Amino acid sequence: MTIKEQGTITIHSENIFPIIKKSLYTDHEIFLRELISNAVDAIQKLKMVSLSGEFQGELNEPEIQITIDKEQKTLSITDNGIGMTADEVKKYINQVAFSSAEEFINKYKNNGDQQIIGHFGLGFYSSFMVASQVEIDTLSFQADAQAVHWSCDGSPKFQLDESSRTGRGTTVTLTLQEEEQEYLEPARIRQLIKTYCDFMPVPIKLDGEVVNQQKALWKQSPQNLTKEDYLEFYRYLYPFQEEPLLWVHLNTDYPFILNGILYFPKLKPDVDVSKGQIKLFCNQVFVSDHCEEIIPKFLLPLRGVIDSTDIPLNVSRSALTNDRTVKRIADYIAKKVGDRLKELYRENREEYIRCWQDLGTFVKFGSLNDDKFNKQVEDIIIFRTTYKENNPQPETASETPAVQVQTEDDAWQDVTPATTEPAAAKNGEVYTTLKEYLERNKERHENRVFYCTEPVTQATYVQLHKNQGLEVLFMDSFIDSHFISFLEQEYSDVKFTRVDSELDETLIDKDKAGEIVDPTTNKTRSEQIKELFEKALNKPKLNIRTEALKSDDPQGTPPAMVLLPEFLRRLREMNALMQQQNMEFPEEHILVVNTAHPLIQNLVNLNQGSVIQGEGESPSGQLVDLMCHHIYDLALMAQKGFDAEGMKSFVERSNQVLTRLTER
Ligand SMILES: Nc1ncnc2c1ncn2[C@@H]1O[C@H](COP(=O)(O)OP(=O)(O)OP(=O)(O)O)[C@@H](O)[C@H]1O
Repeated sequence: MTIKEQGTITIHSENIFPIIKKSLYTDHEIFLRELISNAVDAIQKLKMVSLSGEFQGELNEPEIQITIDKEQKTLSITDNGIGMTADEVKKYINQVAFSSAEEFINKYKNNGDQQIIGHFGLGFYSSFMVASQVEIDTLSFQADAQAVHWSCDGSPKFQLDESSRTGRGTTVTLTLQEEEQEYLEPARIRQLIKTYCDFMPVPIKLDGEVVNQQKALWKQSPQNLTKEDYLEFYRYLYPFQEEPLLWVHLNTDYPFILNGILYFPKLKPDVDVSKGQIKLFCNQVFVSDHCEEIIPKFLLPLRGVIDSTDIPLNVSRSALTNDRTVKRIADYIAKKVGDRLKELYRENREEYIRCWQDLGTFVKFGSLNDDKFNKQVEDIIIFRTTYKENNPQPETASETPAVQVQTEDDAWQDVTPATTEPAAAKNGEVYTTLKEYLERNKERHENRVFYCTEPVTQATYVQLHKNQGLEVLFMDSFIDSHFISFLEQEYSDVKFTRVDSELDETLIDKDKAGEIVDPTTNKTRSEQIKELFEKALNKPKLNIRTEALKSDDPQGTPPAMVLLPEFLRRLREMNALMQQQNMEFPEEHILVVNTAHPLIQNLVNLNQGSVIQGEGESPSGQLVDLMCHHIYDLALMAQKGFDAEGMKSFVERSNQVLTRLTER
């Protein structure tokens, strides 16, 4: 039989190739992925016919070769796969390939600007985006097959001849168009193979050298992989990055097929978390590294690979977001991530705490955004606590064993520990869950949480609580202010009080309050002190309160503190947020003067001494005034720090006070 045939491919649009080219004006490079995918398929098909016994010849080592001929301006892709007979070329190339080309055009000619993930599976005809002529030289595996040569210049006309080829398999040769000469550069081709075909399971050679690494770790069974395998793969995908904290291996084939490995990286403040870094594959072929539509938003900081043949890849990105399977896949991924975190919490608390510093924000963000995820992780959200920190707390605050009901068949419950004893990190920091905190403190302050948002500026207040055995939680990451509001909705009976917003009853020594010190006026010491400060500061909006703060050592408590009621602060914070400004510290705050502090007591004595003096303000009286200002400034400084003006007058006054004192 001799083959010599010229024909016209039956398609309905006369000249489809310019349209294809235009529709995909940014994605021309994907032709190589499509041709190499066909070559891999051809090799796998040969393996199948060999397994079924249909082919009994020598399989040879499977391989794909890419050859560049700069003089002829050709690029060819050769496989040693199944090959095609003349009839198959007519059927698969002239009919199948071209009818799908036509289908593509009908679908996209009017909306070429739609964003589509990776234009996947466009197939053989995508080669006409870059080639002015495409030739196929192929020999089928079938016994007595005759090699054939097919060529087409992009018009619907093709030519089919006999070929002198002797080796089984197929070579597709593209004569590149003038404006597509970049594909004659080995470096460019190497880069494309690395990007799209790195994990395809057949060696791909360029200039005799294998370019792709072939092994797709995510397709392997997790049981056969070691920690080092996962780390090595991470380093390969994201070179020069810090080691990941932990990872999740996804592996399911029902109700959809999904494989993948997701890593939790160390979150850096400068990383743009709205941009995904997860790579999307379809059957080991790279599709895109933007899969924001598939991954739940809060999981975007994760890295790694997902691979699924069930994600529709030739629909617009917006359609993808609404696809049912994609939604189910997103839910599945979120659930697996939650499971992994719980597993770590259960099995290695110390490691969990170490990771928490990086994962915490991400888990809280997930809880805020995804109800199901929140339910899953609510019992493993932890906060740093002052419990037992540095100095053990008094006996009264000792451990109250929690009564946690656990049912054996409920795997979700099993992360809750049997005691309320919080876990400690390597550096001695102690972490606890909210439930543990509430349970542990229910006798002292039921449904009440004391928290600190800035460990440095609020240190005095934290210390005061600690001294009295009140446990404080640190809610000091940037997401915590939202998270506290969220927790208040979730735990509607619980009141959250920032350490600097009010003084808990337990911090005040009520017995000392009513002591009368001036029999002539019948004034208590408290009243005297209040008047002293009111006169000296002369700030009508400032609410001055006098209290004796409880302490074994009054020097250990502050002489005065500034409080800003919780509701007032939040209102201000919200306003500031809406106007995108920093919160101005309101004038209507509270100044608590600690009547038990020796400094305040000395001040009263000094003031009494000054009264005896005659006309005008005595030097002692002036010093008392200065000291009141100074004490107030110190209290403000502990609460919010100073602006430039405040700092200037603080320093000036400090110098005045010191001068006065040294004069005496
Ligand atoms: N290198 C090859 N060796 C053997 N047959 C091939 C080769 N390339 C293409 N074919 C045949 O041509 C057909 C059409 O290829 P084309 O790439 O257009 O579509 P496809 O591979 O079937 O699907 P997809 O859209 O996923 O690429 C293939 O199904 C295959 O039968």
